[in-house]
Amino acid sequence: MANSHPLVDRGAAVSLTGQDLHLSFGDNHVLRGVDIHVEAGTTTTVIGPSGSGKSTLLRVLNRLHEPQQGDILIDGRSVLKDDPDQLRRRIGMVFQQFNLFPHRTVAQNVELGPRKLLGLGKDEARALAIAQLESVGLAHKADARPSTLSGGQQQRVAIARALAMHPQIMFFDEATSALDPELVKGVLALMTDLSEQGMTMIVVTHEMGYARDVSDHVVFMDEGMVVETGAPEQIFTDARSDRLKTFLSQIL
Ligand SMILES: Nc1ncnc2c1ncn2[C@@H]1O[C@H](COP(=O)(O)OP(=O)(O)OP(=O)(O)O)[C@@H](O)[C@H]1O
Repeated sequence: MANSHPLVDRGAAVSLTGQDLHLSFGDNHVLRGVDIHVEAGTTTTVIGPSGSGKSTLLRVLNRLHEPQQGDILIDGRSVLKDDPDQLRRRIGMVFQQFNLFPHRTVAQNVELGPRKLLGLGKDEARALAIAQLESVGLAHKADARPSTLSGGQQQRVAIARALAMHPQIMFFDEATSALDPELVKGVLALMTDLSEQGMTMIVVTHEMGYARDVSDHVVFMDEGMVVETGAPEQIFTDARSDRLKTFLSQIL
């Protein structure tokens, strides 16, 4: 993708660590002691069967759900005592559903966070939105309504919106799952650009090509636990556990 504006504009990259994370919904023990460590400026993909706890892990790591046990650290410092909003501002999230406001323009969707949460003035926020839209190749759609864009374009706007908050870390939760196959490529290319520009990222995905080719590290989850973790080559060509072998044989 030809970008005239960098995607990532931030200070030094940070690392993110989850230690022994537990979460139950009633008697459903969804996370059963998850450990994850993402080195600064690297991309970790999380793969695993449906219901294994992948989305819940992201939601615990940004404290949309408070972990019932364990710790979350950024650059080795626990953030559990901080205001959760402070943590959430450091983490940009992109979901399967783009969740753009339909009655606002594309640029207004991107401006909203910087205006409300970062206190930027109208002109400053507009300039930031245009620059960020340029970085995802969509500045020409600034004044369009989201509904006039393709799903892939809407997802790229959602990414621009997250990046406009200058996050230190990005989470992607099945960001391409709702897209028609021909639109997946553009969004994955953008995510690849972000990885290459040194964003710290966790990507929950069923796109095994992306996991294999782009990520630095792969985490395989099953039944709320990390069953196996390693470099993509190891996970995809030298799986150790039967559970990972079975999972891969079903999807590859
Ligand atoms: N808010 C919630 N309240 C109650 N149970 C929940 C909640 N969120 C998730 N769960 C349960 O937690 C378990 C794990 O769900 P989660 O969405 O994290 O799995 P997943 O691995 O992301 O699955 P998928 O690949 O299908 O998205 C499921 O049993 C789910 O029903």
